[in-house]
Amino acid sequence: MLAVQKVSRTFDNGYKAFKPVSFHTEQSEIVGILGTSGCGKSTLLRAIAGLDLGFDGEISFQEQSVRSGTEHTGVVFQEPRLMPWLTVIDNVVFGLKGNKQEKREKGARLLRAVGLKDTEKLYPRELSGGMAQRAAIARALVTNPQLLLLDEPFSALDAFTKMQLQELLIDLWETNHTSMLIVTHDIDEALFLCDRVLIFRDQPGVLFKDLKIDLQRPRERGSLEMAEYKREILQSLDLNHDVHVKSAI
Ligand SMILES: Nc1ncnc2c1ncn2[C@@H]1O[C@H](COP(=O)(O)OP(=O)(O)OP(=O)(O)O)[C@@H](O)[C@H]1O
Repeated sequence: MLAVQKVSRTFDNGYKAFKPVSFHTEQSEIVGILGTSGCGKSTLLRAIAGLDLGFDGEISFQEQSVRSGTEHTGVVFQEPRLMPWLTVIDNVVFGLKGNKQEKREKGARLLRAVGLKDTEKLYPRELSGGMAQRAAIARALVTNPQLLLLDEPFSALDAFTKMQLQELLIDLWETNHTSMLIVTHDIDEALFLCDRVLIFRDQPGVLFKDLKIDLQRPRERGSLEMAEYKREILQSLDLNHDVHVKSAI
């Protein structure tokens, strides 16, 4: 479905965000891009979203290059990026073409799907951080994207809201099986959500490991199996050293 072939990104100042990377994702897969700060995760996601076309290599979705359009894609950023002068529903349907009534019905349906019933007429300033991010997810889904790209979507939220929104993503996925690519530096989040985790490390970044997460859903947070995967990821990131030091204190 998504094919990333020998993609790298060198900025105008000569800095290379990551070395050539190649991978494919399958239909309906939830794939995590996990790695330490600065290894190029967001830069790669922006390239896949078609927001930064200065990369080398080729990125295509269903054999269409991202250089010639990304109408199949929805994007959720770390901040909700809602327009403060528009109501919640107008934010959600902004950019959607078609008749006003149909747009409103679709917007209302999506708001219900993300748990924001009765918020249509509110303004973004009247929402909590978690509610605003739910609205941002609804907005990203309004065009029925086949691929949802999420760039650290929950990292600004408190731990409980974060877990609720992770569960929301899984609920949405169970309904429509939209493929997702999610950038995160939260290992627990990656293990809760993803079918596969692409582990990046170093600067410039390299794709160090492509790890299949073979766990049934619904997943139990903190299960022994998850702990095993976590250990493997920490080893890949070369962070186990810190864990040993901390547990020795
Ligand atoms: N426009 C730019 N010009 C030059 N360097 C840049 C530019 N954008 C990003 N970088 C650099 O590229 C590297 C990768 O940045 P990127 O934001 O993709 O990393 P990241 O893995 O998403 O990090 P974090 O998890 O901290 O968000 C960083 O060293 C960053 O400073």
